Amino acid sequence: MKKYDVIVIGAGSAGLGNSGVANVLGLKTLLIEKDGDNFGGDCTNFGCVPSKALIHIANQFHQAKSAERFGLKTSGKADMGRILDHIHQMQTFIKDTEDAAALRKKGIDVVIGEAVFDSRDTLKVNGETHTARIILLCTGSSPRMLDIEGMDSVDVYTNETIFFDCRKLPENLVVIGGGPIGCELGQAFSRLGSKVTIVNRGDRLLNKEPEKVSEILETRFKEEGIQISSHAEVQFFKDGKAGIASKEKDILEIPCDAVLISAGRTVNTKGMDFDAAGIELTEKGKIKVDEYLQSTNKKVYVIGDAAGSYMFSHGAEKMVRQLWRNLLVPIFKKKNTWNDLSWVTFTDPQVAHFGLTEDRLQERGVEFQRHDQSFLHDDRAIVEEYTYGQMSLWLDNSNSTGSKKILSGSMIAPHAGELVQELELAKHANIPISELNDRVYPYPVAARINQKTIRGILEKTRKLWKLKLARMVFRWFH
Ligand SMILES: Cc1cc2nc3c(=O)[nH]c(=O)nc-3n(C[C@H](O)[C@H](O)[C@H](O)COP(=O)(O)OP(=O)(O)OC[C@H]3O[C@@H](n4cnc5c(N)ncnc54)[C@H](O)[C@@H]3O)c2cc1C
Ligand SMILES: NC(=O)c1ccc[n+]([C@@H]2O[C@H](COP(=O)([O-])OP(=O)(O)OC[C@H]3O[C@@H](n4cnc5c(N)ncnc54)[C@H](O)[C@@H]3O)[C@@H](O)[C@H]2O)c1
Repeated sequence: MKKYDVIVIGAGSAGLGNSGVANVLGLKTLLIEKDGDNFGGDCTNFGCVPSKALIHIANQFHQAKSAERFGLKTSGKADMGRILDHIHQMQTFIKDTEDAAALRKKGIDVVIGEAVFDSRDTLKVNGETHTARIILLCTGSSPRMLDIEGMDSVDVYTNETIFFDCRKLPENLVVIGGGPIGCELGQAFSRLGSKVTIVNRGDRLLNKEPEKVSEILETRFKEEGIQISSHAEVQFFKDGKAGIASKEKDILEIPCDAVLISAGRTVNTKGMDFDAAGIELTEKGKIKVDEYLQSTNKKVYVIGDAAGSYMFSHGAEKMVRQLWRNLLVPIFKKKNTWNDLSWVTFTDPQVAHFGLTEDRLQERGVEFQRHDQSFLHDDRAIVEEYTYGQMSLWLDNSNSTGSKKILSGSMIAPHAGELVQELELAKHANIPISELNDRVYPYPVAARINQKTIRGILEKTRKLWKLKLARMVFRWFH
């Protein structure tokens, strides 16, 4: 039996992060990954990287078509074969630094094979047994599959297959699910030329965002020709059609030659013999994880998508930091909180959020003031045609106006993900909002909307006596 300080199972965002930290600390580390061709896990191979590359290409198509109103002529169809080859090339650049050979070079022991628990602290892989002081379960998640009548009559894709098998642009693509995957990929395929219908069981797209954001996104999508069926599910596929059942209407049949299933995720738990390790699951089939990321077996920690909460690459990164902070300073352990989490959905317009959502602030009894800012009179938004943009900030309710701190923020606008970064820094560093007001922003950077929002907040509460005093001072000296 081989003995290690740390065994990491899974070489996705969480596993690569954990094995990297353990290795830098000089700990004897084993990384086990079952898929030798796809180090980097979902993010590099089936998620963030290929989706963002596809979105980048689709946006170029959209921009070119938008310029037709100024005389440009475009023709031709998206060549999915060439698009996918290009995406794979981008992935290869990224994968070069994170494959088994590169990791072994850094001093990490890497085994390609499926890890199965043998006891509370031993694992078997390829017939060999390994043990460690701690085991880090970084085994990720998979698309939640649906079983719909007649599904074998259409091309069925998930995020695990669409970037490889979809070498011909679907004419009529049905996207099941109105979450981040459905919205990002649905819009990308629509911009490439597919007729896209998003069928969403929920009442609105991106239901974790404020309602106004979903409303703006839906309007933009519809303007681009994307159909949206809310409160709806696909009941069957038959004769090149999808039958959609919704609350409002009888079964609606629409043309469909391909379907993308993006209806949520399932935590990977199968085939690992958790019983042998004493790792318990919840009723919903997730791994039981406490606020210190420990499973019911105290030697086994769960990081990344496998922990079953927010599923983001940077969410995994955040958990890695918290885990190692607690492992190295075990007397004052920190609980896993999501106060600092942010996310961006890379639709056009982008949807960005940072800090706790309004619901969560309320649940925790945090008193706040909310400020909404429209982009209607923002010069940059006017010239670049995104006056539909919207920003909301949640501020603490205790400090006086200029000293208020940002608790959370939400924005929908092109590049919203980049624009909110300075606000997020202000939140993170506890910087009072007056500091943002004091800055001089080059005209007309898009980030001036941040200052405009802060200025609006300050102006709302400007005291009349201060203006009166200023007037008196002016008249006294001049
Ligand atoms: C289409 C799509 C787009 C996304 N876009 C973004 C984005 O823009 N930004 C963002 O932050 N997040 C995005 N995400 C989410 C992000 O990809 C995931 O949150 C992240 O990849 C999770 O990393 P992980 O390490 O927890 O799991 P994974 O990346 O799934 O890694 C788990 C690894 O464990 C291995 N494994 C599983 N079981 C075993 C076993 N028994 N033995 C050995 N190995 C095993 C798997 O083969 C896999 O390599 C996206 C996801 C999808 C699907
Ligand atoms: N930019 C990003 O950061 C990014 C991008 C893509 C994915 N992700 C991550 O991946 C996770 C998974 O994304 P997702 O979009 O698959 O899941 P999701 O859980 O966020 O959304 C699933 C959607 O599918 C709908 N749905 C469920 N079952 C359905 C059914 N039978 N018929 C019709 N609709 C149904 C739900 O109402 C929901 O709107 C996200 O939560 C996110 O954490 C992040």
